[in-house]
Order: sequence, then structure tokens, then C-alpha cells
Amino acid sequence: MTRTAPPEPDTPPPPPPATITFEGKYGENPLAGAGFGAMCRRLPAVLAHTARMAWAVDRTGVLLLLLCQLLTGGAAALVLASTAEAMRHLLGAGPVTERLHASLPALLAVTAGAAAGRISGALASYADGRITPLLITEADVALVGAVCRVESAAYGEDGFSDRQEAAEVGVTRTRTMVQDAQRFLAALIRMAAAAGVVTTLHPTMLPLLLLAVLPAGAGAVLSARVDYETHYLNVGDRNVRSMMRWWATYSRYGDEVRANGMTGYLLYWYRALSDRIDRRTLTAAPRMLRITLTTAALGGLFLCLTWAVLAWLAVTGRVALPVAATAVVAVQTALAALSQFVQNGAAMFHTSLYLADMRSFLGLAAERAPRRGTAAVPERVDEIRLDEAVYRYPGKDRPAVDGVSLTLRRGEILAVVGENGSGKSTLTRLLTGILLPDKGRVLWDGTDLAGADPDSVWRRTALVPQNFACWPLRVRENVTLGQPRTYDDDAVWEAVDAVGMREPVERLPQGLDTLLAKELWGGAELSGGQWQRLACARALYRDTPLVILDEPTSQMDPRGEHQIFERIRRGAAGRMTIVVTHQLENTRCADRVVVMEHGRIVEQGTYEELAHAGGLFADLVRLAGDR
Ligand SMILES: Nc1ncnc2c1ncn2[C@@H]1O[C@H](COP(=O)(O)OP(=O)(O)OP(=O)(O)O)[C@@H](O)[C@H]1O
Repeated sequence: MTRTAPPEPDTPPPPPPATITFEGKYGENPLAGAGFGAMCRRLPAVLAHTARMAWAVDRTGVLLLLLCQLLTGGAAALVLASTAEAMRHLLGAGPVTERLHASLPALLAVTAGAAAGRISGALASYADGRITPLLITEADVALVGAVCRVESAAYGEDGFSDRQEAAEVGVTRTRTMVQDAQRFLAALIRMAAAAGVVTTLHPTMLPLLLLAVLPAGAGAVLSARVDYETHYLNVGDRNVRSMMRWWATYSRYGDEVRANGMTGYLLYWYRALSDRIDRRTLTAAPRMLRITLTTAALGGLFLCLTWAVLAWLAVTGRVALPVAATAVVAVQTALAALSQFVQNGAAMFHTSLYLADMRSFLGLAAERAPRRGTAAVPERVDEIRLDEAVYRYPGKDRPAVDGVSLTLRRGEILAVVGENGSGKSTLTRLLTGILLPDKGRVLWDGTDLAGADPDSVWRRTALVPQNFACWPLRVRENVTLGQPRTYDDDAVWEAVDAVGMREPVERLPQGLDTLLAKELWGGAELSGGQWQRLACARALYRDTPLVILDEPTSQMDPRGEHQIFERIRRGAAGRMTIVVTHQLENTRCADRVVVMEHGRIVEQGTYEELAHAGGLFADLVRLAGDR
């Protein structure tokens, strides 16, 4: 139900958030065709996977955990055997003091066994506490690393982001993985010990006990399946909700949200989406209840049968009274162990579903990692050539860059202009090898980027994108991005000076050491234009053979803009510089201007040539002046 009303009563109610439905292979729940047996068969693989991951991060912890499991089993067996022994004496014939005296060693053994069990339990928790944080970090870092490394084109693939969201849940679930596995193993060992004792008392007892707990296990597995199905249905909505949550609450967008009166709608939207997620969860609740009630009833029935058989064995003299008393303890122990065994088995199964999502996403990311070749581009690049390059984004009908040929030489400044969506940024992505063309080639001094090691290419590029990041790091790291060229700050100040930021940085409380995140303790904030200057300083600091500035001065005052273009001119000799801009006056500094339309280069020449050519550029110049 939607409780937050849209803000304006006299306007029509806003539409609810769009429903995202997966199609194709992403629409298929991986559990849809899996039966109960198939689900149970996953467990050994999950156990082995958990053991492998745990072994990789903390061998001592794993060995300690295994030792604890053996100790737990041994302690359980000792407690049961000694209980039987103590019962035999206590319920035997003779005076009470003598019976007590005779049973004392067995009672002491019970105490020692119980103490050993407790100690090994505590040690197992300690080992789990050591391993789990490391495992979570491993999984988390693997996920972040995998996403950072995929080919940029993968971000545009349908379902990529949703599968990433599902994988994030897998990382969270890693928290319970070791604990579930450890409890599962401990229960298995305790169960084996108790089952041995129960079987020696009477062979019918064990199958009855099994029947008593199996329904609970089946119930837990089936509930886990329903829970996962609901989770799976909600992945898309949860993903978009968490994105919107970030956008709506991030302080940087606070002005836009408030001054556009968006708060009411955003809350309405957020509530409506949350309600939809809740509705799906609630729809699953009656199914869960049915499963739990049915399996509990079945389990209860079999448990009654177990106790009835035990009573019948004792009453008919088929087992002696001391043995029957031991049987009560053994049945209780076996029952507890069996319940723990099936419950933790089901929990492991449950966790395994989310971990499988994580593993499958990591597999997808590995498939999408660059596989381009190992050719290294030369240190000093003299020429970059685009040869009939075509690139179409996934899911788009038309190519964003459509058969572009272009040669850029060292020392040249190239300006790229064109209307919105004409393919300028995509062209820069092709030149830097962020994207590889579907057809045609991009050659750096004759080396095709399709066969070049991308890291060797990106060591030679510097890019100020349209949407640059405002890193919540210190000023220094915002310039160096953590890759200092020297151990002193001279090169950093040089880049800061080049964009006219010395004075504002010196005025910050800790200069270059100031944290640029107002929302963090002790942080400071810059203005939009100052952030953009810093993004340019970042590119200049890198001192690479190719520098690309995509709308680098859109937020700057005229002085800042002048300073940046002055710096571009001065530094042009040793490199290739590409400036993408809508400020056509700024293209005067370029040796050549290329004009793009619908993904193609439609004109090229100097500013003066194009301004008088009567084509698209001249048209845009006229429109810019006609205000
Ligand atoms: N990541 C993307 N995924 C899918 N389509 C994209 C993506 N980026 C751009 N496009 C599409 O490719 C076309 C060219 O976009 P591009 O960003 O290269 O244009 P542009 O000339 O830089 O535009 P602008 O002047 O607005 O920055 C557009 O139709 C756009 O919708």
C-alpha cells in the first residue's frame, strides 16, 4: 500500500515506478527446474568451495576449526558412553552410596566431556571469527576488482547491473557461510556419535529418529527455495531502489532535490517501490507457513512414534531400565544433533544460492575482462589513426560512430565539435581504447589496439571526461590519483598552478592534505568550477602522449577557461591533444577542427576555414552568436 501521498493534491497522481521485468536467460530463475534431490546434492560442492576459500585466507583458522570438530565429536561420544555407564550403576542394585560411588568416574567423565565440548565450541567460534571477516573482504575485493576490470562495453549489457546487485547479496551472505558449514559439520559428527549409541540400544531407533527430523530439513530447504525465488523476483527493483536511494540522499544532489520540489515525489516513488517489493515478500509468506506447518506436523508424528517405540521396548522388557534411561539421553542428543544437521544443511543450501549468484557474476566478469593481446604501445607515440571505425552500443539500432577515419599526429591539437549525441565522446572512447570498434581499426603507431595490452595503452592516456569524479580523497590524491611521480609535491603544485588552483588550495585548512569531502569529518568542499579545474590538473599531471579533454571548461569562469586553453597550447608540442567542446570560440586554439553529425565526420579544417565554409560548423557559429 502506498502511504506517502504525492505532494500536490490538485495535480494528477504521478505514475508508479516502472516495473522492470527480465527477459531471455536473465528471466529464468536458476532454481525453477531443480528438485529437492538436486538441491541437496549442491551441499558437498558448497562445503568444498567454502573449505577452499577459507583455506586460501587462513590455514591456521581452518585447521583449528577442523580440530574443534573432532574434539566436539569425541566429547559427545564420551558424554553419551559415560552417561550409559553412569546409568548402569545408578539404576542397578545395592545401597545408594555404593551406586553413587561406583558411578562417580563415569559422572566425572561426563563432566569432562561436556567441558571439552564447550571449550571446543568456543574455539570453533573463535576460528570462525578469524576466518569470516577475511572471507568477506576477499569476496568483496574480488567483486570490486572484477567490475573495475571488465570491458567498458559490458556495463551496457542487459542484466549486467542486476547480476552485480545479486552478487553483492552473495558477498553479504559470505558472513554466515563458515558458521553454517562449521555447525553442519559439528552436528554431523555429534550425530554420528549419538547414532552409534542409539543403534546399539535398539536397531529400530535410528530410522525412527531420522524420520522425526527429516521433515524439518525438507521444510527448511523448501522455505529457503521460496525465499530465494522472492529475492530473485525482487532483484531488479532492489537494484533501482538502491541507486535511487543514493541519488536522493547524496548531499551533492541535495540542492537539485530541494529547489525542484522533488522530495515529495522521491519519497512517494521510494515508498511505492518498497511496497512492491514487500508485496512480493508477503505473497510468499502463506507458502512458507504451509511448508512449515506440514513439515512440523509430520516431524511431530514421527517423534511421537519414536517415544512410543522406546516406551514399548522398556515396558515389554526388550530393553533393561538403565538402557532405556540412556536411550532417552541418546535420543535427545541425536535429535538435537540431527535437527542442527538438517537446519544448518538447509542454511548452507540457502547461502549457496546467493554464493552461486556471486560466483556466476564473477564468471561473467571474467568472460568480459579484456582479451586483447599483449602488444605494448611505444613509450613515445607519434601517430594515432582511426581506420573506418564503427561502434554501436549494445541494444542500440544505429552506430554511435559510423565509419570514421582520422589521423592524429604528435604536436597536434584537434578539436571535436558537433551537436548532442553526434558521437564525440564515443570517438574519444575509441581513440583511447576504452571501447574497441565493431568494424575498422584504431592504430597507435601501427599497433592495433585490439591486440594491445590495455594497461600499456592507458598508461599513455589522460582523460577529463564530461562526468568526472569528485573523489572523496585529499587534494593531493585528487591530482595524483595515488600515482605520485616523485616523493615531493613539486609536480603536484605545478599541475595545481597550471589550472589556477594554487590560491584556493593554499586557503584550505590543510592545503594539499585537505580531505575533499564535506560530508566526512574534517572535509572541505570545492565549487563546481574548482572541481573541474582539479580534474584538468589530474590530466595534466599525468604528462602522457595523449590528452583528451571532453568539455573541460563547461563550469569555469572566463579566467579559468583562458588559463586552461593557454596551458593546452603551451603543452601541445610533445603530445596529441583532443578537445571536445560546444564553445566554438575555444576551437580557435586547435590546429584542426572535426565536425561530427550522426556518428560521421562531416567537415574538417581550421576554425577560419570552417566558419566560412557554409556548412554545419558555420551554422553552429551563427547560432552561438545569435543570442
Ligand atoms: N554508454 C552508452 N550506452 C548506450 N548508448 C550510448 C552510451 N553513450 C552514448 N550512447 C549513445 O551514443 C550516441 C552518441 O553519444 P556520445 O556521448 O558519443 O555523443 P556526444 O556527441 O558526445 O554527445 P554530447 O554532446 O551530448 O556529449 C548517442 O545516441 C547516445 O545515446
